[in-house]
Amino acid sequence: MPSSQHSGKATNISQQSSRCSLKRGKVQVDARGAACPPLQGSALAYTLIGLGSGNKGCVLNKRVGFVGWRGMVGSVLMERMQAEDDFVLISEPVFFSTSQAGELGPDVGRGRAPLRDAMALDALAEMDVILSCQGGDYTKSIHPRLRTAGWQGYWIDAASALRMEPEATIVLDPVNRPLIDAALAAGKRDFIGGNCTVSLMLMAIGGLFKAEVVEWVSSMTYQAASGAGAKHMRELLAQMGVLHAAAAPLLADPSSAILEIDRRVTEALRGPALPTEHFGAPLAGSLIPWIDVALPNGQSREEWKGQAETNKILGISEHLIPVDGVCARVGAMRCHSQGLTIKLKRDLEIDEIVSLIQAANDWVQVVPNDRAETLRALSPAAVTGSLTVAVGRLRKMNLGSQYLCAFTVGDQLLWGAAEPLRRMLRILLET
Ligand SMILES: NC(=O)C1=CN([C@@H]2O[C@H](COP(=O)(O)OP(=O)(O)OC[C@H]3O[C@@H](n4cnc5c(N)ncnc54)[C@H](OP(=O)(O)O)[C@@H]3O)[C@@H](O)[C@H]2O)C=CC1
Ligand SMILES: N[C@@H](CC(=O)OP(=O)(O)O)C(=O)O
Repeated sequence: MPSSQHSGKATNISQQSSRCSLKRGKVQVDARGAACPPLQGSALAYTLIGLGSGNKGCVLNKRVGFVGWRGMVGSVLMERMQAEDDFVLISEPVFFSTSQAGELGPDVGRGRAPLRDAMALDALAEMDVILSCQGGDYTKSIHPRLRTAGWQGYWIDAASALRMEPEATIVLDPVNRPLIDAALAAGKRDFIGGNCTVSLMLMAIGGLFKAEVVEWVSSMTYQAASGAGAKHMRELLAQMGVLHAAAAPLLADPSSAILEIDRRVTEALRGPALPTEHFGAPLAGSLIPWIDVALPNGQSREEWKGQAETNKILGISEHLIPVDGVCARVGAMRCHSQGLTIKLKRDLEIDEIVSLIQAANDWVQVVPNDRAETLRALSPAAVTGSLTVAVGRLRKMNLGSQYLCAFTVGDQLLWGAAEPLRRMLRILLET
């Protein structure tokens, strides 16, 4: 499993770092006796320790500030970081909050310390890396002020606010690690997670993009409630409860008429007892074919991100690959699904397509195009909570031999949100 492979890697790193110690204000020597230069900027007080700058496996101790760690995306991030032993690599994890400063933060293996104020620029500026899952408003408020004040640290973010900024790199390292490495080499310091639907689509069919066989993609999405936030997940379940309650007495009687059950459910679906405060419409027993705000061209902003972010992640700035479709919210909890129509540049055999897709990364799993396998492995129920990105229903379409059909499912809180950020932090910690 990819996860255990990573755990193995983490163990090695932690063994390396256990040979090191963090010293304030002194020049350290590396494991081979060479002097390591003091760090610049916000890391002034610390020294480079471990195996020496520029060596593979060098562990650079960093102060990492976490903002938004107790939200939904942040909690998934914390779980993954603990599972992969990432905190072993961090000399000083510092937890911030916009609302709970002074209260005790989480214990990630070093005991609990008081939370720092996430609005305090001076406290944030002490960090070498800030990882935020707090949301776009926070980013827009804090990031420019930190940069204007001269902060040179790395900013890693789940929010979309900075994604399309020229200075920002959208991170999805199994797909665009060379782009990330080039950005680091060029001194770039803003690394932003992609939109969940885009990241999951690229994790699923990244092999086809890599082989440069994609002319265009149409993505019809089936997006989970979690993409809208924790309150929306609760509202979906509350709606399900109201609908079930409306039909429960008749459901208990096997001889009751199905049309009467349907009538009562429809009445409840349209009635005042159904909570719709967050979605603005029924989702349980229905769907909502609109996500995010409207743009002048008729797209929703979620649909606009498909092309804009896909091309930016792939490093394409001219002759963009067209990506478009309709984004819809459905009653899944945390897995986004997408039905893809892919126009290939040339007629490839299905076996070759499967090989390209499967070879692209350790997490994509091609599901054979048969009914039993599809029901077993290609659904939110099968994929939720795992790093697997399933892709199936692969077949040529009646539209022509260069038109490929695919269906993909992935956990939008993992590869869609937390995991690319966790891995970007890891890249910084290991470089
Ligand atoms: N939801 C998603 O699927 C995706 C979200 N994102 C981005 O991540 C951002 C955060 O999303 P999400 O994690 O869903 O946001 P949440 O609403 O779950 O959490 C955001 C913040 O709300 C505060 N908060 C207030 N009350 C609570 C509570 N009871 N439990 C936990 N936190 C609470 C916390 O900040 P504090 O400690 O400061 O009070 C927390 O960090 C989004 O704005 C978006 O930009 C990106 C990709 C996908
Ligand atoms: N908009 C996505 C979730 C999300 O937060 O996207 P973004 O990171 O692009 O704002 C959804 O609703 O499913």
